Amino acid sequence: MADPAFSLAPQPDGATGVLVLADGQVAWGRGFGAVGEAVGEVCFNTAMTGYQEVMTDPSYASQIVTFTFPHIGNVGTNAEDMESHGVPGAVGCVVREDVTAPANFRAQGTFQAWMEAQGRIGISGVDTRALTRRIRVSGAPNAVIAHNPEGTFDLPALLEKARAWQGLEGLDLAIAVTRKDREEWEGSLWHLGEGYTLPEGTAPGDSGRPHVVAMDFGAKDNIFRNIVAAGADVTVVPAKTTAEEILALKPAGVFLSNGPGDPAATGAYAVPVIQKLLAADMPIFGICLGHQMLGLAAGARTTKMNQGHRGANHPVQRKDDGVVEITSMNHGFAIDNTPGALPETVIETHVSLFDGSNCGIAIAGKKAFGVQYHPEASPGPQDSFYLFEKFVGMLG
Ligand SMILES: NC(=O)CC[C@H](N)C(=O)O
Repeated sequence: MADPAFSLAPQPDGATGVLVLADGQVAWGRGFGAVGEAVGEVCFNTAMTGYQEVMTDPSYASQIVTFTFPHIGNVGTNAEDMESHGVPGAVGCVVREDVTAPANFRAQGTFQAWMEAQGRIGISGVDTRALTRRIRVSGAPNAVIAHNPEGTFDLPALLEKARAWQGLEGLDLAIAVTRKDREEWEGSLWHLGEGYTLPEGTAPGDSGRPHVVAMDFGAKDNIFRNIVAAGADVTVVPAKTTAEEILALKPAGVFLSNGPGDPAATGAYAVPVIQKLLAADMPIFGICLGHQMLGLAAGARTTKMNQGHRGANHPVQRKDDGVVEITSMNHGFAIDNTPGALPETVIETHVSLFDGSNCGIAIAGKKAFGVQYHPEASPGPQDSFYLFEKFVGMLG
């Protein structure tokens, strides 16, 4: 789309950062964080808080996040608001305003220094509304984000790199972000002033707590904390664990995590495992990528969305009672729910109020269900924590 606010403008004085889209459009700004260049798909996120969690959500691997909220970085960073450790998440971010000095009692450092330490590239001073409009109209573009304090950029080379990248479709990224080894999960929800605490009166390993095996496709830590808080013990296993290995751990139920990339590509190895777990009548709960792959295992298809859903205020409607949940989301693929596309055994339980896309399923005759959103972010009477309690309640 030819948008005058985001076009082919020449490099302005002082520009040390640039975003080069595969269609040749360029956005100039001021670089911060790591120096260098990275390729990915540009998406936008509408959350007003939680930039550190967004940047460390492994589901953003190979993506460049445009924050629509203009003031990003102004509460700094800290050691606790990490959704993952040492695995790739978003490769970079694009923000409107220059990042100011942190003003928050929890801040342990600046967003700029944190981005540099994490090897992620930022650009400020970009017209993020124009970029968001571009994505809404024409879909999420592939691009290169580059930062050079000297201000010199080889634009043709950057453009070539953006064009040469294969894109997210068909890409299995779970394999790059999954844990390499099995891990007994410890720790529960974080509370201000208390850190990570366990549910009152219980502790992992207590007899009587059901055992959940969680397949890690690039999980956000908070999801495991929620399962523990709901009353289960969690063993996290790598993405390529077999059904036999999982069943040998004698789980009461299996959790399928969120993760980056195309569910169809990841599903090439995970779907047969999920099918065996379904056949074994295992209770299963999937979130985001896990939800999508549960759908694939039951015979549904997934498709790439035009702009995806990313933010902390996405309305999702429960089909059984019409209640609307305000959810936290990050996905660019969805289970195809166009008329006739869902197999009879896949019951749609939740839909997006934005675009009617699928946001939740249950598998007929099985204790298996999935949602397309991160349920930790809906406080109040419609608190989506109920889904974790529902899952743990199914475990014998
Ligand atoms: N949050 C997620 O698990 C994302 C799932 C998948 N990679 C998507 O983009 O749709």
